[in-house]
Amino acid sequence: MWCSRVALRRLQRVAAASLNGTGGLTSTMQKEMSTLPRVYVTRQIPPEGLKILRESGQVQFELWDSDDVPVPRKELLQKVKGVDALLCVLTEKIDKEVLDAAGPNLKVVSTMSVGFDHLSLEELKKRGIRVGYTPDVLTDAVAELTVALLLTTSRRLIEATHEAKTGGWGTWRTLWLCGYELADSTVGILGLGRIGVAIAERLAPFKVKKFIYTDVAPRPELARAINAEYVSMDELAKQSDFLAVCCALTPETKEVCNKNLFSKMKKTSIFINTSRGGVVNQDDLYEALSSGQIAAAGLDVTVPEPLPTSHPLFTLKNCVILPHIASASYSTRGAMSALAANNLLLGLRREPMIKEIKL
Ligand SMILES: O=C(O)[C@H](O)CO
Repeated sequence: MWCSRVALRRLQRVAAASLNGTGGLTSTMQKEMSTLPRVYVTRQIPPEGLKILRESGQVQFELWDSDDVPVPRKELLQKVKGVDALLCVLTEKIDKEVLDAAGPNLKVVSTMSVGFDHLSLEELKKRGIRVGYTPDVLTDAVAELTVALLLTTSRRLIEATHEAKTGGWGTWRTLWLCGYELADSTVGILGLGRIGVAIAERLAPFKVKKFIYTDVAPRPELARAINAEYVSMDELAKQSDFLAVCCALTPETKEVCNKNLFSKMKKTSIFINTSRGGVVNQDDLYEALSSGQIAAAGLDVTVPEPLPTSHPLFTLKNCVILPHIASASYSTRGAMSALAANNLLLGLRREPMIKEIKL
């Protein structure tokens, strides 16, 4: 450990004192704090993580003190200079330019996200920088939101509330606002991981007939838990009544949901994406939705984010678009914040992180 226990306890007292607003740091204490490793936090993250950093007595940190506006690139490049660690969120591209600006002191990047397509892993690896991320703690929240989005889309809830509010609700009609139900359906999962399994577990009680999935290779252990069958991408497209995209965005999965996939799907099928917008070719999706090639889509993620309000997808009644909120529950965001902070501190101490990306 790089800091003695006595010093650590003293710094914890210092941090607690300043946290409580009691202030009164002696100049020696201030000097001690200024020798601690420097951390830049690119967003005002939930208090759980900030508290861990503050009370650790292990680091000094500066943060971009806003949750509403991401740190401007110029400011980021300036602030990272000479830092030992960086705690970021998914809106910051941590690439060669940022890493060069940070310089050789940077040892740890900790992202408060499960997705890491905003991190240039190759550049991080080249520099021997360790990378933490926040899987698992958000699985339940993301699965829950995926189910909510799926039902909202398949049962046309946004259209229905709009009709009720705006006078479109006439007499009870036999086929008005009919949608598609999960009972007796086939649900396909593109990219079977923890989140895909959690979605299937939640959908099973709706009497789904069959779960199928595709991935780079079969994942028998995960599949067994939900009794899912491994199929080819073509079969996934052809058989799925509901297709949920759960894969990470990589060069291999970029726009893998395109004309080719949509053209093989049933006209009655529902497409749901809560992973990354880059997995979908949005022009092809627009075409598939507007031509009736597929029934509807529910998207929590798009390219770009935010999706401009003038985007053609917003004109479609059969497309439900959410502003990337899958993990947005208070408890999950708090847990993500705490995990990101703990990963960072462990990384700086050269100890195994709780969740680390093996580069
Ligand atoms: O990658 C992630 O963590 C999600 O997309 C946002 O919570």
